[in-house]
Amino acid sequence: MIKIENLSKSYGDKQVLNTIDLKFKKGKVYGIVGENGAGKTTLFRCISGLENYKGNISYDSNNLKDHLGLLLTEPFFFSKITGKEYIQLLANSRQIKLSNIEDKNIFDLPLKQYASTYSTGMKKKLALTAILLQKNDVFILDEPFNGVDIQSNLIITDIIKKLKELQKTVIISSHIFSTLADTCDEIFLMKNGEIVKKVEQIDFNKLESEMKEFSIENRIDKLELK
Ligand SMILES: Nc1ncnc2c1ncn2[C@@H]1O[C@H](COP(=O)(O)OP(=O)(O)OP(=O)(O)O)[C@@H](O)[C@H]1O
Repeated sequence: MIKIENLSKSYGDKQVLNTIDLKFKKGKVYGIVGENGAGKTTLFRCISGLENYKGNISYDSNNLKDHLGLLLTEPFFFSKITGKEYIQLLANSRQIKLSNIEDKNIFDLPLKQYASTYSTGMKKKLALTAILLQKNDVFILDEPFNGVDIQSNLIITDIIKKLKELQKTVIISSHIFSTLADTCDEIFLMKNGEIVKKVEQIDFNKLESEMKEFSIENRIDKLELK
């Protein structure tokens, strides 16, 4: 279990995460929703050890970094590394020997091409393939559906369901509520760096209508469109 206690994060004077307490269990899929700037990516970066923070994040008695697959919203690749080399590099970092990488290329990516020249969606699919082949126990997926074609979105949804079956821990952020509702056991609503709601599967519909009311009401009228 990943246990987050009293987590706070500031950039300069600006507090971005405010005393967050969360638990993520094995075999569960969690969704994080919230407006742009609510703090979702910062939360993920703190959990992944990419940022310093106040508070405590623990993963049983293990080092989370050795078991974590992190998919960033915009994965970064060095300029002269092919898709295949990238997958190999990540596998090597976990001492995993991969044979027939081409057979595992479920998104039909051009593996001989430099990854830095891939399209946005292709980059995301390459980064996802690489962390899946690392056989991680925990997956943090920051907007995995964004910028990815419809067929791949269906594949990613099925992958998440499979990871749950395999007793992995999966944490996803998304602005597409339906995909979260389809895969998550629990959804957390973030607002201004705080977790303001924890919603179980049975109440997902209520959360969606509450969010719609909150964010749409009267806003469009302000544009005085004619
Ligand atoms: N490196 C940084 N330096 C200063 N402020 C930052 C930095 N990174 C993020 N922020 C600020 O932290 C806040 C939370 O950003 P974050 O990217 O975590 O939000 P988010 O919920 O992931 O948003 P989105 O839905 O747009 O991806 C924002 O106000 C953002 O401007």
